[in-house]
Amino acid sequence: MSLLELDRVSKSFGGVKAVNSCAFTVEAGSITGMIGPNGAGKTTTLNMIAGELRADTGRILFDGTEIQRKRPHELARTGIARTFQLARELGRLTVMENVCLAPYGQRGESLMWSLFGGKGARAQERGIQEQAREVLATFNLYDKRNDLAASLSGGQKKLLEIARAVMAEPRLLLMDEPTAGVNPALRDRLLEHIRRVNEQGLTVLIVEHNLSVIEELCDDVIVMAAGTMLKRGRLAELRRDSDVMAAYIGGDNVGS
Ligand SMILES: Nc1ncnc2c1ncn2[C@@H]1O[C@H](COP(=O)(O)OP(=O)(O)OP(=O)(O)O)[C@@H](O)[C@H]1O
Repeated sequence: MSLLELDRVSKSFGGVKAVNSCAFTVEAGSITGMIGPNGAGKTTTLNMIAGELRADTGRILFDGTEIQRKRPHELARTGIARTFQLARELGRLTVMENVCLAPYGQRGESLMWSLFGGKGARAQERGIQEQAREVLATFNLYDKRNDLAASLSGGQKKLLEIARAVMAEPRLLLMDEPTAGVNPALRDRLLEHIRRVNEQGLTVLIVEHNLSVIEELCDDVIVMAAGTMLKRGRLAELRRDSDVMAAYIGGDNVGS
C-alpha cells in the first residue's frame, strides 16, 4: 500500500522547470531512497511534499488525501515530518529545550499559551517533557540534555534533528542528506536509529548523495533526473542501468 503518491507534480522557478510532471509512490513501512545528479529536482520535490513549496500543477496524496495545498504545520499534524538542520538560534537552547519546543512548532500550538495558559497547558507541558526524556534516551542524547545544542558534534546534531522530528509522532519522515558532515563512527549509529524508527512503523523518504548510505538503508530507490523519476528499483540494479549511468554523466558518479 502506498502512503504517499505524487501524481504528475511540476514546479518551475522562473524559466527553470525544477520538477517536471514527476510521479511516484512511497510504500507504507519502507525506507525509500531518492538519488540523482545535482539539479535533478530532489530537494524541490521534498520541499513540495513537506509543504514548504507549493506545486504549480499535479497532486500529492498522503494516505489517499490530497495535501498539495497544505502548509507545513498542517502537514505536521497530518503526520509528515521533516528533519531540519539545526537553526543557529536553536543552538543557544539546551538539547532538552530543543526537543520540547519541537511539538509546539510542529503542531502549530502557541508556546506562550502553553507556558502561561493554566492547568491543562501545564499538564500538557509535563507530558511533553516526559516524552522528550524518552525520545532523548532512545537517541542516546539523554546525558546531553542540559548541554547547549550548539556544543554537540555534527553527528549528534543530526540525531537531535531526528529526535525533534520524531516528537510529533509522524507517519512519514522526510530526510535531506541525513549523514552529511557526520563522522563514520556516528554515521553507523545514525543509520541504526533510522532503521529502528522505521521498524517501529515510520515510513522514511531519504534524499542522499552518499550511495553507500542508500545501499545500507533502502531496498527501493527512486532515481530523479531532469525533474522527474527516471527509474526505480534496487541500487545494485540501478548501478548497471545504462539510462541511470547516462543521467549521471556530468553530474555525480553513481559508481562511488
Ligand atoms: N529557489 C529556487 N530558485 C530558482 N531555481 C531553483 C530554486 N530551487 C531550485 N532551483 C533550480 O531547480 C533545479 C532543481 O534543484 P533541486 O535543488 O531541487 O535539485 P537537487 O536534485 O536537490 O540538487 P542537489 O543534489 O544539487 O541538491 C536546479 O536547476 C536548481 O538550480
